[in-house]
Amino acid sequence: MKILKFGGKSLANGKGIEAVINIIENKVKNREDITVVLSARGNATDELEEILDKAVKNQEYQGQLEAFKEYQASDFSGVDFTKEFETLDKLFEGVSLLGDYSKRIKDQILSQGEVISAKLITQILKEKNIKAHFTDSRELIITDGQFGDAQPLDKLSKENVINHFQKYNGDTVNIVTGFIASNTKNETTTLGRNGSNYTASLLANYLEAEELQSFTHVNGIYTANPDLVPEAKKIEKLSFTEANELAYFGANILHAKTIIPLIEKNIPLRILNTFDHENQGTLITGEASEKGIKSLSVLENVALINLEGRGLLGRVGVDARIFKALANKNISVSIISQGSSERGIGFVVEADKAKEAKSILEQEFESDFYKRDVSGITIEEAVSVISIIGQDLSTFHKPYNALIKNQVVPLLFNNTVTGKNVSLVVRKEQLHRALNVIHGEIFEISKKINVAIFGHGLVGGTLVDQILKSREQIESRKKIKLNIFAIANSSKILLNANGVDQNWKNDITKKGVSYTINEVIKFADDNHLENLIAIDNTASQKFTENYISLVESGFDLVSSNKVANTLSFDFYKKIRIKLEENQKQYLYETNVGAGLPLIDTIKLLHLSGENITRIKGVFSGSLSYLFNTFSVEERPFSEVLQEAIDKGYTEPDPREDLCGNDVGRKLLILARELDLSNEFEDINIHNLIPEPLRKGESKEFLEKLTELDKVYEKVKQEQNPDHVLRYIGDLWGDLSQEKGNLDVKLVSVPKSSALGQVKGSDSIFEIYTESYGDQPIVIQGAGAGAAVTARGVFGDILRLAERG
Ligand SMILES: NC(=O)C1=CN([C@@H]2O[C@H](COP(=O)(O)OP(=O)(O)OC[C@H]3O[C@@H](n4cnc5c(N)ncnc54)[C@H](O)[C@@H]3O)[C@@H](O)[C@H]2O)C=CC1
Ligand SMILES: N[C@@H](CC=O)C(=O)O
Repeated sequence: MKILKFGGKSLANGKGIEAVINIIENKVKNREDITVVLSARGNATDELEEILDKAVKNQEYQGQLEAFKEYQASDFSGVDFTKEFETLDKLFEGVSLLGDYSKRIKDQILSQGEVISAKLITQILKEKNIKAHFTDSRELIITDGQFGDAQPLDKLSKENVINHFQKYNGDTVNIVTGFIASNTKNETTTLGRNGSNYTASLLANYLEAEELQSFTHVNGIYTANPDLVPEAKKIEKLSFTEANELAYFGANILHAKTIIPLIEKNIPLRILNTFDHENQGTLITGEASEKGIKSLSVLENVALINLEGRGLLGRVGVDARIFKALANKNISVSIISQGSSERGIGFVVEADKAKEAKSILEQEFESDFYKRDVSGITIEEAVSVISIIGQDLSTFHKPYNALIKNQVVPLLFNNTVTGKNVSLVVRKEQLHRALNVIHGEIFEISKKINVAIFGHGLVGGTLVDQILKSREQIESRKKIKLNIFAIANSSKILLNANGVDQNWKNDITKKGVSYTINEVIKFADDNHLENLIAIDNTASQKFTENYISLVESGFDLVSSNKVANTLSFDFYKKIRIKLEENQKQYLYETNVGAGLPLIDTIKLLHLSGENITRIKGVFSGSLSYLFNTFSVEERPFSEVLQEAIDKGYTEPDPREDLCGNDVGRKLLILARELDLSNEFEDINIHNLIPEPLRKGESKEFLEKLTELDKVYEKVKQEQNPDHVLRYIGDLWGDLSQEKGNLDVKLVSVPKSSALGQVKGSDSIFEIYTESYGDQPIVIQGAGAGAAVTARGVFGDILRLAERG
């Protein structure tokens, strides 16, 4: 025989009922020997509890009760629920009059949900000519007298069940009420949380069933709750021991006690989806899985109680007093943490028991308060427990570090000494993010990196396209899932928690909305986005004002914009302090030499103690192109300059290149990498723009480019033979001092020299160090261009993603 158990969501009106009937009908047609155990339909149990709560407070409850009846009776005119509804009317009326109720009354009320459910399914099956028998489990399962959480008396119950099934066997399908039972005085009791599963597993045990199939609204047991962790994967098979751990730590499909009767008789349990017939579900058996499973389970609504006091130091029996006092009032404690000094003890209880627990302890420790041995008992409300099942401490640093990086600081954690489970208490508002971070880390299924891109011009736009093009490949190769949840320009933003797609340009035009940085931060928070990176692809100083808020809100930063690194040295230090405080990182490899690996090389050389004595070269890709071309071709300066602009080598305002600011910034960024504290004002810059063209809008300047032709034709002609023009940056002097010398200038160099041979838009950087002597390390290559720069920014994103 197979026991089929259906949960409340499976039995909801509409598709639910239809699906359940279909499953039973098919099994009967296939001549399978089945027994069906049912929960109450929909949210019946919760609704009855709510009505009870209103009735006891003498509030208006009748409306909700009528709605309950209407839902339960729905269109099923062939079923007579008069008895059940009258019972509910009477009981609620009594509770309302008395302003009180006992657990016994509550059990009588709640039991009606299962009775209604089983009566209904029995009748529908009968109407389909299936031999169904309504089986009231109160006649079978006999329990002790603990209302609300009764314990079955096995011997009696087993006898009843066997007798009943001898009477109703063969082609009769018994439709059994789950959850409810009766005590030896024939009073209704209930089996507590997950009671219907318990009924099903007791029947499976007594009848030595071949399998228990528990039909739910999900496809099985997942590595985490898929409603909270979209990346969660179904676990195909697990052992009873593992299931037990999951159940103990709050996996809401199972309760530990429901598994025990199955373990006893080695009966497999299959968790199935009522609504997905193809799915094989999760099979739980006595066999241990080879690798051991890992899964995350959650106790969502708990509170953390903290008892503190200097006088507790070394005192024997304090813990015993706490647990005894709580146990006397039936309050269970789930996670405990105690410092070695015994000055305090923290533990977790169910949220709705927290206040009661506090007052119980205040009574218990009244005299200790008086003697000042106990200084306070506090409740941290709205916390949740995440348990990582299958996790031992040897690799726990990985999820733990990832949590800290995502600004989730656990309030408490503990591990089981023998098993492989670690539990963490986190603030409830951070639960969603914490789960996703831990899940990504322990399963390495794919770590989701949530990216906000500010500036979608040449570089930013190319970056978005590069990411969208290669993200699948990156996910399969690196297990990194890049999700662009925001793309913004100076006025509008496109937000999508699930990530933008190839239509982003169109979408930002049509759906883009105005925004502030706080709204972006809130959006990330509201959508529980983890591993956040903000990318600055603007050239804006205004945008850099957002860096600190972003860092404080858990974003790492990547920037092609050079401004933040070249504002005052104070700001330069401030941002680094903030990064350190918030354990965030800031990468800006493209700030100097676009996609060339320059910053990292300089950083490493400097960090390793190599004395860098000078850095010199052509720092600007656009000006490199300009002078390389202009020096050897007989074309007007303005024409070549326009070409550099059109090729996307220049800054958004090309005067930033021509005036030397861009090279100056790059030089200053390198100087600061060497721990020099230079300011921008310290740079000697040769401005290439003649005085009269410096003022006004960029547009006006672009209209007057030809005015530059004469000036630079003259400069070109005045050179020595076989010389070419190069605009260079030079960092020199005693670089072990506080400040170095920074020069940006136009020079004429022999065509045959290293600088003279630079082609196209290449940059060249000569790095002189003590060990390398007169032979500098040379880094050369494309120094500008949207594609190479975007690639460099992409590299920084991946570096952050991999560092975790
Ligand atoms: N083009 C190149 O070869 C290289 C460029 N860079 C840097 O890349 C950055 C971007 O350059 P391009 O893409 O060429 O510029 P662009 O002018 O094409 O794009 C800039 C984008 O930033 C947006 N923006 C401006 N102010 C903003 C604000 N306050 N908030 C949000 N968005 C804002 C604009 O709307 C535009 O979408 C610049 O900082 C540049 O120095 C760095 C290395 C090489
Ligand atoms: N405008 C810059 C772009 C790279 O930083 C340049 O020309 O080098």
